[in-house]
Amino acid sequence: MEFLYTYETLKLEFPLVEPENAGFVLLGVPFDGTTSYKAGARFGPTLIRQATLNLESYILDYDIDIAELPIADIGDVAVVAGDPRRTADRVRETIEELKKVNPKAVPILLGGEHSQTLGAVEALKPASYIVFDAHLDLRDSYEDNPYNHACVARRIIELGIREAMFGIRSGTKEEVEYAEESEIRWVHARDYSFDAFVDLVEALPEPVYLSIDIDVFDISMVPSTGTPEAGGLGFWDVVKAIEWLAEKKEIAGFDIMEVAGEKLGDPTALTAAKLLFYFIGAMAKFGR
Ligand SMILES: N=C(N)NCCCCNCCCN
Ligand SMILES: [Mn+2]
Ligand SMILES: [Mn+2]
Repeated sequence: MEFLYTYETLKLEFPLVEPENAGFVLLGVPFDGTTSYKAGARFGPTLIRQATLNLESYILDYDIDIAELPIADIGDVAVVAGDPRRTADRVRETIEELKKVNPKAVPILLGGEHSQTLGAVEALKPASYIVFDAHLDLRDSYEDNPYNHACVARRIIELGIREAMFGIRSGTKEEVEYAEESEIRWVHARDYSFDAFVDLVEALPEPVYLSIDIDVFDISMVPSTGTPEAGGLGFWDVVKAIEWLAEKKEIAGFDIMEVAGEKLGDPTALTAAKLLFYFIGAMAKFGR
């Protein structure tokens, strides 16, 4: 099937299916326009797909081969350079097109700046937004742009969607106060535990959208991201949370954002690719 705003790019190496028949649909968003520190998010989707070449599709601890699952890759969104809102509109329209032909598909965004998560959330209209991120992303505007990646969680709460955040270790006093006023609950990276995660998400309404800003991980695993922060979570912390959500909650959509870099083989993309495989595997192993 043809989408209005996407183009073909590097794909996963194993057999893929058409989006109409897929359980999981990959969509790259190579947008890089509002990051204030390190550039390179435009190469994120390509770097992640390339990094998957290094991985076995068989997941040892699940005894599942994700190459046997119905996965589609519809390529990358054609971005509007410098315009996060118009690019996110294209993300929204692409996911709306997909859901028309396949309402059951779980879209998986590979980014690209976190600003683009807004388009996916607008298309999927989840009841809750669960995010792993170093940053609160609750600014009303940043660098004169309300669609800057530092504002995405604020734009999402304004849609009336409940939020919970994990791995946080950066924000302003205003953002913390806004979170309090808006009943957004969050767990600092230094206090993170699986029990704290379950405690916050258990009562959240479904379906949920799960967003992973790659900068949530410890900086040693993800050096190439727009705004790196020391002191992050470990890989299995996030995998364990994904497994719990796959089993207990209806997941409307998933993304891995803020992957940047310029060199093939970057650890940031390798972390993202492994997480992508675990998400798909966990949905097959524990999902409903
Ligand atoms: N959500 C985000 N990624 N936010 C990034 C904010 C960058 C803050 N720089 C602060 C510089 C102060 N001199
Ligand atoms: Mn972040
Ligand atoms: Mn973020």
